[in-house]
Amino acid sequence: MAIDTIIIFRELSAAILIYLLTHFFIRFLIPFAKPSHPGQLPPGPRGWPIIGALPQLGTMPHVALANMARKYGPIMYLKLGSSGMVVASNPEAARAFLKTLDANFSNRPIDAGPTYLAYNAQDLAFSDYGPKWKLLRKLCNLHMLGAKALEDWAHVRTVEVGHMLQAMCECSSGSKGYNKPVVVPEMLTYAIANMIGRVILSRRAFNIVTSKLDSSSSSSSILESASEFHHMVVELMTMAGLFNIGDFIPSIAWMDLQGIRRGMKIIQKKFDELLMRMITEHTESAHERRGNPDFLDILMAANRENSGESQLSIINIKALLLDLFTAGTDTSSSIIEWALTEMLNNPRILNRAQEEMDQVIGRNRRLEESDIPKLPYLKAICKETFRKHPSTPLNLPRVSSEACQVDGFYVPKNTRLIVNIWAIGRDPNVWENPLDFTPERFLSGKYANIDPRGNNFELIPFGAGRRICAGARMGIGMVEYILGTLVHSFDWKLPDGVVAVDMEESFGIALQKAVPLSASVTPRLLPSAYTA
Ligand code: HEM
Repeated sequence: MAIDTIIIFRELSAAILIYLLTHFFIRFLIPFAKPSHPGQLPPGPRGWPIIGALPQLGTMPHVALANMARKYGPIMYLKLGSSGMVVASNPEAARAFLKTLDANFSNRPIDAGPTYLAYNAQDLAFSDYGPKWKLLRKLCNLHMLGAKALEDWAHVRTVEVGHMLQAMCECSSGSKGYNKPVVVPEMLTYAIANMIGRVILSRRAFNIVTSKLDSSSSSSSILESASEFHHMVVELMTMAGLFNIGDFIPSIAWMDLQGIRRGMKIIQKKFDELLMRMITEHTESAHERRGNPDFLDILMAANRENSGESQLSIINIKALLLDLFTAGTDTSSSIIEWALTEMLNNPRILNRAQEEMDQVIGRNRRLEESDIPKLPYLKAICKETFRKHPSTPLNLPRVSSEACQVDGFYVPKNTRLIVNIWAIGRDPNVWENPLDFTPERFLSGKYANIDPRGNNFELIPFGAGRRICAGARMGIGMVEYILGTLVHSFDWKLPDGVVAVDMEESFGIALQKAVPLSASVTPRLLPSAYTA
């Protein structure tokens, strides 16, 4: 009896030990092991102990995730550190999350990016779907981004495109004709940031000169260098897109292993100084706008005069301005840059676009916004660029508020959602020869009338659902107008000695060209067409 008891005790101890070891192993050493859920998680890579699949994302996560989707399917689940991430990689999967489950995925994860770059998510892009978000979005629609507001400030876009054309003509009139190439993204930032600045602040905020202050220029400008501002925006957008280890393994966030938090704080400080300067100068000149308030006047009134949920703090205002200046410039500018790059590598497309414009507009004046509906080939080039080079390749992340089911799979609460817009645009099951740049695919057939504004999930460069891009209308309008003007106004040529433009991408929240496009331009219209 005593011997039996000893044996049972020994076996019980061994069983408990094995149970504890197994439990420890599963719980702490293999985070990719799937805990028991009320349903099956979507398939995905196994990943590594502790860090999960983080190393598999590499430096080009949109490409790595597209490759993984080929193996695991259009809905994947990845364990990243202690967090879960679900990835949608084809139109049906995107529709399931951004339409059917839109309400459940209407918030964004609040990690280092929104914390350090967006004033603790006090902005429009990262605040929770709630009263403050609704107020910010309503004010933007009403005064800046909606159809009526866009109509009201059409003249600002015309004048700013004129300033950009003049600056480009100056580059082209070097003594040796083509010898002074234009750095395209800097010119684009100059034009777009000034358009946004004039609507918000009633004044031009950026100058084409590279020195910080240009004493020779008019006093009605804050005169940040457009080139310097462009580099600040690219830095912010790149950092905001990085997968920060500390976001996925919070216990080691303090170590800031990749230096991302430190970098974010430095760039945020630079932007904060610029925004404070804008707000201070704007407040000092308030008397000049009495009876004719601009967007910042309206925001400041919501700070002074409102209370409760309809009040905006100064932090909300700075965070919103930061959203508008960064999300507004970098995205549209990268689409235009990629479109010109594709055309420089495919002169047939450039020539066809110019022929269309010469027929509709002629060569005596430059393109006006009212010409655009008569330029189907230009519109097709824009859609083809949205497809092949979406400026926000992985959308902005969302997060599930509750556990849910999708396509028979279980998705837990607090799962991060990534929609791989880049992979959807290159899906061979949707697009014929997806790696070719063929605007003609949008001129006739199945996709002739496709709308890129979140209704057709084959083409969703602006995302979809209730968190769809707040500036989609303005983005499409600016891309069509500025790209059309550049193509119509100039002949384009690669700098001497360059045979083809390189197509390498650099990953961030916005997808940049790794090497900024530089090209030589020659005016092709009457000189009077290039005035501001
Ligand atoms: C070609 C140009 C643009 C592209 C491709 C683009 C793309 C996007 C995408 C993919 C999102 C995330 C949508 C989602 O979660 O489903 C977004 C959000 C946003 N975009 Fe844009 N964008 C562009 C232009 C602009 C412009 C011009 C502005 C404003 C001046 C702007 C302001 C915003 C804001 C504020 C959000 C956050 C919306 C929210 O969370 O409610 N964007 N954009």
